[in-house]
Amino acid sequence: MTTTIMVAGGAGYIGSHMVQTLLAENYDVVIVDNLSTGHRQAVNPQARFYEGDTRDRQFLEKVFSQEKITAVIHMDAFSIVPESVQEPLKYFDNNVIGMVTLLEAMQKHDVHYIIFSSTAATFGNPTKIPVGDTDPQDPINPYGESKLIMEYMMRWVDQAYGIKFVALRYFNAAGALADGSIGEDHRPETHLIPIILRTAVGEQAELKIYGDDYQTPDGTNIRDYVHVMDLTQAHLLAVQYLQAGQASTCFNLGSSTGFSVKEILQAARKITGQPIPAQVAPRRGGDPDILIADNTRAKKILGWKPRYDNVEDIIQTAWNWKQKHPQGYQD
Ligand SMILES: NC(=O)c1ccc[n+]([C@@H]2O[C@H](COP(=O)([O-])OP(=O)(O)OC[C@H]3O[C@@H](n4cnc5c(N)ncnc54)[C@H](O)[C@@H]3O)[C@@H](O)[C@H]2O)c1
Ligand SMILES: O=c1ccn([C@@H]2O[C@H](COP(=O)(O)OP(=O)(O)O[C@H]3O[C@H](CO)[C@@H](O)[C@H](O)[C@H]3O)[C@@H](O)[C@H]2O)c(=O)[nH]1
Repeated sequence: MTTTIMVAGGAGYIGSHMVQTLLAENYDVVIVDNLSTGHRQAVNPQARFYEGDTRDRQFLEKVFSQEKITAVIHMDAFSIVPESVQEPLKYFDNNVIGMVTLLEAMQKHDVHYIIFSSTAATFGNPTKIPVGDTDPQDPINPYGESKLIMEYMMRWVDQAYGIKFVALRYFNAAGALADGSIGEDHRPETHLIPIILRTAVGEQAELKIYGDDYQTPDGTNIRDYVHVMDLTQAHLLAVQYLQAGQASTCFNLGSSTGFSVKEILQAARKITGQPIPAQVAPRRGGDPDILIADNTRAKKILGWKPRYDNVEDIIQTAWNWKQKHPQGYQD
């Protein structure tokens, strides 16, 4: 029997890669997306696409009535940290209310499993590095807070209605499908690697390095870059974990290796063969010095085996996408 999975946010960066992985594994896929930050061109034609908003009860009723969904992969959210600080209610409205209506629809239509895109931002300034799955969570921006609230909501909903969840807290998602056919296209783009590649092709005059006075060896922030296709594999394993009757839980997903902004820049210069001018600029605000995941539990319990363990390979896939789609999606 085929298993039908709903990918909410399936027209987005990580969502479009998720759909690709599910289809390659012969799952039947339903995409729900309002295209607020996603792209019509990123919608895989082999999936059934419902254009609409997860806060819209009537819309969700239609989708859940027409489709026999086994599990929901929840990736639909706003996720720009500085914007969340300026417009917190926009974030609580989209992220938290969207989760309320989705869980309501799941309860009504007897859907028992949800895999949720959570984030390292739920930890705020972590108390230790690497960050473990059960370390204290204390977000320092509304985006991270909205995601932590969503984790808590799923716990209570599991207790009340038995909807089982796996929350996957990604560290820095990066890279693209290796053939460069889909990739990262946020507007505005705030993420380091796509901005560096944009600078490599001359779309931007120079990279601004946001601060070189952090408590790290070269003074720039250290992050844990994890390949988007490795993230999608973890979701697949999480669906199987829940289908096997295991308990709800949360995992940190990263490569367990950290790279500074300057190290990423150096690696990108090597991959692209371009000089990529850079200038140190003031701190951006809200950036923790170091974020590195402890991925031991995800490896042990889910059996997750990240395939990309070299940051240059990750950047190479992002570069493949950039070269094939210099202007991103054309929609
Ligand atoms: N990119 C990262 O490094 C990163 C790290 C940690 C967590 N995450 C989380 O992963 C998820 C995906 O991130 P992304 O980088 O692919 O973002 P994205 O903006 O590319 O994708 C989000 C998708 O959700 C859709 N969407 C948003 N609100 C919606 C709504 N109310 N109804 C229907 N569709 C809606 C958007 O149109 C978009 O297609 C997000 O939940 C984000 O918080 C991302
Ligand atoms: O033009 C730029 C852009 C970024 N950076 C720095 O590069 C690092 C990485 O920044 P970015 O790519 O924006 O990622 P993060 O701010 O670390 O946040 C990402 O990773 C988090 C988890 O680690 C997730 O919660 C967020 O959703 C996701 O956007 C940070 O030190 C930034 O200060 C620069 O120096 N210049």
